[in-house]
Amino acid sequence: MFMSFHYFMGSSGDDGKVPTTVYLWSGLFYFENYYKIGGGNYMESFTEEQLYTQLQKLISDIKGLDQEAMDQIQGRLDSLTKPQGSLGQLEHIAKQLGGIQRTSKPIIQKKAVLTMAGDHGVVEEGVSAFPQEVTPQMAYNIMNGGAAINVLARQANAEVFLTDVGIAFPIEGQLIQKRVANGTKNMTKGPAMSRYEALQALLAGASVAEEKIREGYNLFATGELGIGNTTPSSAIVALLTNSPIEEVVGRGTGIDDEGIIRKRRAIEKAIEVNQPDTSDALDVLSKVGGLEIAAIAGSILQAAASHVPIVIDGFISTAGALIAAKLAPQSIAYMIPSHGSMEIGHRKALAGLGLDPVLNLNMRLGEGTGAALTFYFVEAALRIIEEMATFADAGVSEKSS
Ligand SMILES: O=C(O)c1ccc[n+]([C@@H]2O[C@H](COP(=O)([O-])O)[C@@H](O)[C@H]2O)c1
Ligand SMILES: Cc1cc2nc[nH]c2cc1C
Repeated sequence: MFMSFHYFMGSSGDDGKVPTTVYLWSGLFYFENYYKIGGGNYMESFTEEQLYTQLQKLISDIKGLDQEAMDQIQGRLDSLTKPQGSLGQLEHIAKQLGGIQRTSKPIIQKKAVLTMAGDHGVVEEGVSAFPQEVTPQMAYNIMNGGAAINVLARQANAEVFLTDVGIAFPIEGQLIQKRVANGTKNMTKGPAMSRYEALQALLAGASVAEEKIREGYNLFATGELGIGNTTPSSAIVALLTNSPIEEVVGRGTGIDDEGIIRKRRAIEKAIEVNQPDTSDALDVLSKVGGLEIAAIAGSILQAAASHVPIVIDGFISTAGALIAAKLAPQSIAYMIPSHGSMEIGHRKALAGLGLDPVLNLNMRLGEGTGAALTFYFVEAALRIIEEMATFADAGVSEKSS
């Protein structure tokens, strides 16, 4: 029988103590500590084959939405004091939530923004307007509550959980440690990461979502942070939506025209050097993707497998969603689109998922900002089915013809 004890040291808190949790997993006791910052990577205690089996299990756990619950909500929506369908996308979201939670009375308990951070070797090619050290600097800003995502999450009465999936060097503080590597490698020279690392990052994202679901969160926003990550995202979107590179490469943090040319060349070279197999999402992810993009895909798959809706943020998050959808097309039903990012490839990416953004605010920040704002509309959709009066209740005459 497979038996394993894992000790992985945690982000030691201010008191310097290492938290230890003990829980039952697959019928076995695991003694777990989070690994020491910059130390071992707990996913490495699994072989690539074992992680692949875990991923397949996660995918097979994702079921279709509950049609009966959706039909009941449609009936309720049509009985409410409004012309049928007049609340547009809010009606769609209300039904989707019922289908996901498998009830005609869906409820939101706690809301979490899962912000995944990682760095990118491809920054060597001059593809970003900002230097790589901005990733850890902004990670500290998020931990201190001063980033846009902190403000918008507070506005939405949601919490932000920052996870380090592979910032270029380890940092300390209030963040979830799931480091797989010190950033990806330069994808113009070979694969951004190994297939094994891609699997580790995917399942690290899934484990963050799983942990938060256990803590009672039942509405997620995806989010990310990583200087250079619009480059791998553009590569993923080009490959998975079969779009020309120039149509999906934008300015990211604000590169100039010459930077755009370098970015396109870097993506072309990465595709030429690595020859990703577009029928294999893991191949695309490992060769031209990113650790935080993998973690986003994993968090989406876990949310879907656990019947939890997940709001998809901007361009990078949607690249992660495309990977999730390629691995498990049934996961799309659990995704709620948020805003249309200014990054030019975002519309193509959303169209690849058949999703229409709820908001258009000319945003292009990431972190989970657009998704956190969309929580308002998700909760509004639920209030509609909970609180509106029916035609019968209010004594309002129904449509005459
Ligand atoms: O979410 C978006 O649509 C989005 C669009 C452009 C940039 N970003 C953010 O900017 C960073 C990536 O931009 P870049 O130019 O460094 O590739 C990364 O930290 C993202 O969170 C995010
Ligand atoms: C300042 C800054 C904040 C960010 N947040 C997400 N990506 C970012 C990129 C930059 C450059």
